[in-house]
Amino acid sequence: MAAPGRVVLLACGCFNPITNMHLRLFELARDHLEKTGLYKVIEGIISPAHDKYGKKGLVPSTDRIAMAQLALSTSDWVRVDSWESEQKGWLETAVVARHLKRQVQNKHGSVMDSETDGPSRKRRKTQHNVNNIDKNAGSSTAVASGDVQLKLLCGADLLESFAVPNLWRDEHIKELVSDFGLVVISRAGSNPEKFIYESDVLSKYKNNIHLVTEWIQNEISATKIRRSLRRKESIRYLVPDPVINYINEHQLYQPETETS
Ligand SMILES: Nc1ncnc2c1ncn2[C@@H]1O[C@H](COP(=O)(O)OP(=O)(O)OP(=O)(O)O)[C@@H](O)[C@H]1O
Ligand SMILES: O=C(O)c1ccc[n+]([C@@H]2O[C@H](COP(=O)([O-])O)[C@@H](O)[C@H]2O)c1
Repeated sequence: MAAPGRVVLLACGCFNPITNMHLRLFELARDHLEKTGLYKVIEGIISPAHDKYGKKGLVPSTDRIAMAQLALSTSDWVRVDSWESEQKGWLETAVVARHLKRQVQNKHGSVMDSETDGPSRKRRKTQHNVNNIDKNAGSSTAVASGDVQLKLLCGADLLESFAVPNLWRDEHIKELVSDFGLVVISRAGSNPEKFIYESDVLSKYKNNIHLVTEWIQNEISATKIRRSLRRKESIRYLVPDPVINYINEHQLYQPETETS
């Protein structure tokens, strides 16, 4: 049996603020992929959206990144990446994913360690090899052990936002599902199986979409956390303690900063 293919999970979102559920997405996805025996998850990346994404009530990315870093201080495999938020303007998710895919391939490399080369003659794969991996990504079968894949990790609501008119480019949806692959966590009120069935492009590449059911259902959302904060209600155990301390110290999500 082939060695498991190495996977890096990328979650894009506002993280306004990061919640315990955001952290849990990574654990659920890693368990699910590794139980198939086909994948080894080697890293998780949280990429907070640019300030110019312009969603109502979005606090500065410097704060959202600081909170995510505090939340991840005890994780030995998930990290925050600030590249997206440091660009001149908001970037589409496919563009962010392309950048981070190059970054992880440079970082983790595609190190060959063939029997003929012997362990002392490890060499990095060429860009030619890396491009071939991208072309083959539509298949759900594990790739060679040296290859690193980047998969987009999201909740079912993000998947369903693909159907919002004029929100996502069709070519980006195809690229994300065919060249990258999705790991989708179920969310109350969503029906990802039906959504995939009703989409031609998602059905075509359904082998590259991993659906993960969160059996321990909860409805934690950043929207509800902000609402509780505006109302001076406790958010303890929904958000990591160091993040709560940061919010209090920096007086984020106060009643006057958001009204709905
Ligand atoms: N409770 C949840 N269950 C499943 N996925 C979730 C949950 N909360 C967040 N996510 C996912 O986390 C990712 C980042 O989400 P985002 O920062 O937009 O959080 P959110 O809680 O949905 O935010 P908001 O309420 O501000 O819209 C998205 O893919 C989203 O679907
Ligand atoms: O790439 C796109 O076209 C695109 C369109 C809409 C949303 N996104 C991304 O989806 C993520 C979640 O957005 P939202 O509005 O559900 O919080 C966030 O990272 C956005 O940058 C991306």
